[in-house]
Amino acid sequence: MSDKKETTLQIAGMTCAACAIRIEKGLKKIDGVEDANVNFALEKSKVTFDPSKANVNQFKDKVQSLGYKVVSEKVEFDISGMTCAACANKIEKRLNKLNGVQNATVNFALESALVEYNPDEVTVVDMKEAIKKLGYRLDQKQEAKGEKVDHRQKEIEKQKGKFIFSSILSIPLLWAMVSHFEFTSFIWLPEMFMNPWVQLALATPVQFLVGGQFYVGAYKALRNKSANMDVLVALGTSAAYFYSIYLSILSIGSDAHMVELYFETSAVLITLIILGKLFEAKAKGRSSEAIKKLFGLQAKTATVLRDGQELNLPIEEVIVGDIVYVKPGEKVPVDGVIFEGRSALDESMITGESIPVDKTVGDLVIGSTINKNGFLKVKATKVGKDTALAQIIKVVEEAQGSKAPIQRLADVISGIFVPIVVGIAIVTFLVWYFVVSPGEFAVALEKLIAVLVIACPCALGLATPTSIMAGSGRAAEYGILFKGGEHLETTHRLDTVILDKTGTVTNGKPTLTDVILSNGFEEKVFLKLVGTAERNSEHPLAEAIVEGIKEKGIELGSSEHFEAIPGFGIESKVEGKSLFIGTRRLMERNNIDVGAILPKMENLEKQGKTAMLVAIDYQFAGVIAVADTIKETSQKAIERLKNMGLEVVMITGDNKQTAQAIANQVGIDHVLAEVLPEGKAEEVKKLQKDGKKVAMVGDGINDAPALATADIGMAIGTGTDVAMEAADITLIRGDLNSIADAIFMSKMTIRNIKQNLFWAFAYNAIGVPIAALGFLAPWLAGVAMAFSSVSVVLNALRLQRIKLKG
Ligand SMILES: Nc1ncnc2c1ncn2[C@@H]1O[C@H](COP(=O)(O)OP(=O)(O)OP(=O)(O)O)[C@@H](O)[C@H]1O
Ligand SMILES: [Cu+]
Ligand SMILES: [Mg+2]
Repeated sequence: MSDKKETTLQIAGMTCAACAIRIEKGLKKIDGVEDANVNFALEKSKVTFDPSKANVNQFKDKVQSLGYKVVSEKVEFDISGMTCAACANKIEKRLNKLNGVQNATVNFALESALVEYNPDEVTVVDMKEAIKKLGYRLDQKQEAKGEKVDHRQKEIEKQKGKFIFSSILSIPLLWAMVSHFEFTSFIWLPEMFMNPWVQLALATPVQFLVGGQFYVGAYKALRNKSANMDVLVALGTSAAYFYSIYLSILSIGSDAHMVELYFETSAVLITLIILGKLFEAKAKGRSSEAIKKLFGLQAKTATVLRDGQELNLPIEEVIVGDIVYVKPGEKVPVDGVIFEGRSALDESMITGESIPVDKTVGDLVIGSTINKNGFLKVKATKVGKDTALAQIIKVVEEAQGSKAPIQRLADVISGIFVPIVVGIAIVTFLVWYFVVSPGEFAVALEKLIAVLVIACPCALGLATPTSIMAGSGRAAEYGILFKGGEHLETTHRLDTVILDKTGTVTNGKPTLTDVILSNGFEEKVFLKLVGTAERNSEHPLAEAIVEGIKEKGIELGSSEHFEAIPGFGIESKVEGKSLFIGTRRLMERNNIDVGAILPKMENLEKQGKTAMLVAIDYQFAGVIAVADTIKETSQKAIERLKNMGLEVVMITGDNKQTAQAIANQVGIDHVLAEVLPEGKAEEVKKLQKDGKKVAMVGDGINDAPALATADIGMAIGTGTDVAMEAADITLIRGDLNSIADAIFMSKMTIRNIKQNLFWAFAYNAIGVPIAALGFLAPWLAGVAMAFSSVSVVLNALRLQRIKLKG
C-alpha cells in the first residue's frame, strides 16, 4: 500500500460553491490524487494524495490554471554556515522535502532563503530544526515576522471600497430614474443627470471597474465549461448597459430627455450585489471567531533559560527541552513538565474546570493555562503545532472546513442550476417579445435581466458551510470538538449511548481502601510484593495500589518478571515468588482456590469498590481493594440523556457487583460488566445490529476499538491520546453533560442547515416565476438576491448564540 499524504491549501478567488466544485474536480484529475475536498466558505482545500506520484506544486499550478490562487505564508531567512553552492543546494532540497513547504529557494550569494509554506502543516521552528541537523543555521529575517495577512479582512476592505465608490456613482442614476415617473415628477432633478452621455459616464466605471470581478469570474467559469453566479450577473448587467448605449446612440439628434435608458438598472444592481458580498464577507469573518478566540489564548512570548541566560523569546522559537520560567499570573507558554516549584493552575480554558489545580514537580502543565500563585520552572515537552491547544485549533479548523453529506446535494444543484436559468431567461425574453408585448424589446429585456438576477444560487452555496462553521465553532467554545462536518450530522440521530465506567462515569483516579490478608501472610511482606509487581503496570488500578502502598511507608523493590493480562490482571515474579493479581477468572485460570474469601469480596464490591485477588506462589494470599469517586455531574447528565429519549448503557471490564453499584448511584439501568477489552467493540456491533445508532464514550486505550466501531465515538479529553485519535468527537471537559450538549448542538445545526436550504430553494423557486411573469423590476431582483444570501448567513450565525449546559 502506498503512503498517503494530506495537505491543506488556502485558496483565494472563489466566488461561489460552483468554483469549489470546479477546483475539486480539477485536483482529483491529477494523477496520484486520491481525494480532494474544497470548502467554499473556509476557502480551503484538503487534498489526499500519493507523494510518490503527485506534489503540492502540481496542485498549485492546477488551481492557478483554473483561475484561482493558492495563498501561502512566506518567510525569509538569513543562513549562516554555507561554504559553497552545494550547501545552498542541500538546504534547498531539504526545505522542499519538508511536509507543508510549497516552495523554497536558497540564494547562496545573499546567504538567504525564501520559503513559501502552509502554516497549518509546518512551522518556522520545524524548518530551523531540519536545517540545524544539516549543520547550518537559519535566522528569520526581522521584517518578515508577524506579517501574517488576514486575507479575509482584506476582502472586507476591498468590497467596502468598491461599494462606496459605486454607490456615489449610482445615486445620481437612481435619482434620475425616480424622478422619471409621473407621480414623482415633482422631485427636483439637476438637468444634466438626464443627459444620456452623463449617465453613460457615471455607469461605465461601475460596470467595469466595480463589476469587473463578475466578468473575470464569468470568464473563468465559462472557460472551464461551467457557469456560476458571476455568469448570471455579468449577462444581466451587460444586457442593460449595452442596450442603453445602443438607445443613447439612436437618440442622437432627438430630444434626449424623452429616451428611457437602463443605465441605473445595471449600476444599482452591481452596487447591491457588492453590498451583499460585503455583508457576506463580514459574516464569514465573524463565524471564524471561535478559532480566533482559541488563537488568542496562546502566549506570545516565553522566558527561556539558555546557556545560563534568561531570554525573552517569541513563542515560535521555544524548542523541546527548553527550561521555561513561568511567573505567578503568567500564561504557561508551552506544554511541559514542572521541573521546579509548585503552584495552582487555572486550566478552565482547556478543561472547563473552574477550580485551580495544584501542581508540583513532575506534573504536566498545558500551554495557555494560567499560573496563579507560584513560580514555576517548566521543561518544554511540546511546542508549536504539537501543543494541546494547537491540536484543538487544528481539529476545530478541520471540522469547520469539512463538508456535511447534506452539502453535496446543494453543490450539485447549484452546479446545474445556472444553465437551466439562462434557458428560462431566454424563454422569458422570447415569450415577452413575441407574445405578451410584441416588438417591445426593452420590456422583454427587463424581464430577462430580472430572471437572470433573481435566479442566482449564491444562498444555496452558503447554506450548509456557514451553519457547519458556526455550529462547530460554538460547540468548540464549550469544549466539544467535532472532527468533521459529517459527525455533526450523524450525532443528532443517536439513540443509544454507551458509557465506559472508569474515567468516564467516574473520575478514573481510584485510591487504595482495603487490604484483607489470608493464609497468614504478613501485611508488610504482602504489600511490598504487590506494590513491586504493580509498579510495572500503567493501569489506573495499579497506580492507585502503588500510590497507596507507598503512602504506608513501604519501600518497593524491583521485579524479575512482569506481564499484563488485559482484562484479567497481571502476572509477575518478585523476590523469587510468583504473583497473580486480578480477577476471579484469573485465579480460576491458574487453579487457585479462593472460595472462602468470596463473601467478603462481594461485600466490598457492593460498595462500588474494585477488589482484586492476590495469589503468591499459587496460594491465595489476600484481597486488595480500591475505590473510585463518581464525577459530581454524572448523575444529572445521565438523567438528561434519558430525558432526551436516549438509552444509556454502562460498559466496563470491572466485575458485575462493582459495576452495578456504580450504575445504581448514577441511575443507569443497563450494565455490561466483565467485558474484555476486545469485547467492547463487539457489544457496540451487537447494538448496531439491532438497528441502534450508537455513541461510545470512553477514555482508555481499551476503549479505542469500540470508539472507532461506534457510529459516533466520543473521547474524554482528559483521557489517553489513543482514545482521542479513534474518536469522532473529543469532549475536552470531562463532564458527561457534554454528551447531551453535543447531541443538542448537532440537532440545532442540522435544523439550521435545513432552514437555510429551504429558504435558499424557496427563494429561487418563488423568485424565478415572479420575475418571468414580469412582476419584478431588475433592481428589486438584485435586492432580493443580496437579501437571500445575507439572511442565510445571519441565520447560521444564530447558532453562535446557543447556550449549552456544560
Ligand atoms: N494492573 C492490574 N492489577 C490488578 N488487577 C488488574 C490490573 N489490570 C486489570 N486488572 C483486573 O482486570 C479487570 C478488568 O480490567 P479492564 O482494564 O478491562 O477494565 P477496568 O479498567 O476495570 O474498567 P473500565 O472498562 O471501566 O475501564 C479489572 O477490574 C481488575 O480486576
Ligand atoms: Cu448571487
Ligand atoms: Mg479502564
